[in-house]
Amino acid sequence: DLTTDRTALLAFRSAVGGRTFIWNTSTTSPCNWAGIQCENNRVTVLRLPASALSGTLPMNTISNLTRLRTLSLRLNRLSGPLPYDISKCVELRNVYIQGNFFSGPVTFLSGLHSLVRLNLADNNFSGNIPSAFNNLTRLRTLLVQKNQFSGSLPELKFPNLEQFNVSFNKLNESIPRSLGAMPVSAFIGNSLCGKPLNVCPGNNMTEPAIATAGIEVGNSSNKKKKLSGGAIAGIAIGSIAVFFILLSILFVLCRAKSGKKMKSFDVQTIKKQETEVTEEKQIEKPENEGVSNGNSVATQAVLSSGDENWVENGAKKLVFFGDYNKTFDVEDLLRASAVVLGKGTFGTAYKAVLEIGTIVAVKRLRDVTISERECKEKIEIVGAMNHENLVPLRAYYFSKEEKLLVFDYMPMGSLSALLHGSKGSGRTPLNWEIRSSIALGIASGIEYLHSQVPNISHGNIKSSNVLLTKSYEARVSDFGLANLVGPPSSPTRVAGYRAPEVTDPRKVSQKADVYSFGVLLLELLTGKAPTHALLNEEGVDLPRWAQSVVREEWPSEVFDIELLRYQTAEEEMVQLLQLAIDCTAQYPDNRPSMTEITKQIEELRRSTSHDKHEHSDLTNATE
Ligand SMILES: Nc1ncnc2c1ncn2[C@@H]1O[C@H](COP(=O)(O)OP(=O)(O)OP(=O)(O)O)[C@@H](O)[C@H]1O
Repeated sequence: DLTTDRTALLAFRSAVGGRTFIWNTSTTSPCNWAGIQCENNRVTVLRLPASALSGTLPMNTISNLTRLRTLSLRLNRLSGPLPYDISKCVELRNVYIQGNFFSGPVTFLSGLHSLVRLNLADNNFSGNIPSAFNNLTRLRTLLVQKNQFSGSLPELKFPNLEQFNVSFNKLNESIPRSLGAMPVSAFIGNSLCGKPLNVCPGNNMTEPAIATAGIEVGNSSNKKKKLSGGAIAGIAIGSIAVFFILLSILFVLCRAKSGKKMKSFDVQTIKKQETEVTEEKQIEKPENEGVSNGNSVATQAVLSSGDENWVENGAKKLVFFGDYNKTFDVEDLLRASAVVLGKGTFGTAYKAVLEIGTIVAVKRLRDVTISERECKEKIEIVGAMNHENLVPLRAYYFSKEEKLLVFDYMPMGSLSALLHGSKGSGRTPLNWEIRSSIALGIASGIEYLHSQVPNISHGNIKSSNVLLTKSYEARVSDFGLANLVGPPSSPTRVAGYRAPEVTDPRKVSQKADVYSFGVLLLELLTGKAPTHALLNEEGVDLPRWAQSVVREEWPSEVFDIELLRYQTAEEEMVQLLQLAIDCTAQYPDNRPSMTEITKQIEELRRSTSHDKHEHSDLTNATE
């Protein structure tokens, strides 16, 4: 059983992924394929995605799999009629066979009452879209675009339908009322008419609409024809007037703003900025304490430490690392205007804008419990780290009263804010390509860390410690700081990322980092924030939830709704999900190393981009 036998599943995956899989028509049981061992023929998931399978399938094999729940043959080169024998697999919930050359009518669905997802897109299926689809009352996805289906669309009523697409077929006549609420894109490339496309001939004087890719343009130009000259002139004058009003408002605003800029130390502006940042951060870190007033880093320090000698302490020097451009000293830093970014386990982080224009992130460590020498040694180790996926520590300042760390400022903020920040505020959802490259970046950063000093670990891997550059490259932050300060007084968000064997947050291992990384992967895939019972927050224990869903059902149930549109990447997502589950194994020894993880992510990204190319080449060739 591939869903419970991990070894068999891994063997099967690597065989298929590595393209060494040979379809042997003489074998009748998939348990014999690629050396897989299984008992009682109880295969529930059969996935042969994006591999080099071609020709027709020996379908008697599949029809033997009467416990099959998922059949995925996407992006192969299979052809011929899809044998109706799968109608014996009455437990089938998911059928993904898009991107092949299957042809002939669809006659294999009648008994599949459990079907939830049906994706037949990008094939050569023909004939009518059967009204027998209506028996599939649990259907949530019906994708049959880019086939040769003809005739009229039957009245289809699916109470739970979420995704529907019949575009680019040879369908004609009117769209049934039950489908009128679907988007235009679901119907284009046919000769259909009626809502949401143009009105059908006979219903009014407009011409029958030929649904083409340019349907929306066609529609609007038709409508425009009906507008009188006066109306058009009115609209044009109105638009110009609105444009000029907006322009004037913009001009006034710009002038007002530049007026403020002249007084570079306008406290109100800083305060306002800070409030905005604070609000933003509070979404991410509700446990943040109230942040202090906007002001310079120095003033912040004096305010909170009550240290009258702060400026004298400033006589000490900033210690820079590597060949970083030493264009500022500690006085510049202390004079810089500062905005609180957030309060973390080790202290408060500020964004500091230096007078010379450089922007840096400054972390004020609090509760440093170790000796100065030891502390400096540890900071020196952090400063020596040099990897494109780590936030570089540029300098530090150490005095009895103040310990400051100066990092590069990461303009896009944290992954946590991007994934869970308020969705209505113009936040662009992270697409799949970015998410998988972030996953790879984080893995590479941690792998580098683990390779630098024997047994070194990060100890605090979580999405708020992954910062992003303008081009969304991931940079891991907060490494090497775990041993500088005392334990947090209250449970923090890190609890949801903590491996079960970790009882003292300061005693972590590389395998505990792997666990936290696994949770982070799950967060990227599901869009859900991990939480812990201790925090009494709403949320999910991500590893347990993901494992249970994968055991029970098909993993696509788990993915972030924002990822559902990337159907061609589902295979990659499933593989990453599997990796996340491996990383969050209960026993540390069962977790892969960061080196293995990085390799796997690189491979799965490479193989899918290769498959995409191969498949689009193939599609182009056949078109
Ligand atoms: N170099 C940086 N560039 C931009 N923003 C940063 C930088 N470093 C930290 N931040 C932001 O400042 C906030 C506080 O960061 P900090 O690392 O102090 O705490 P945390 O990551 O929230 O919690 P913890 O200390 O437990 O890791 C976070 O929201 C983070 O996104």
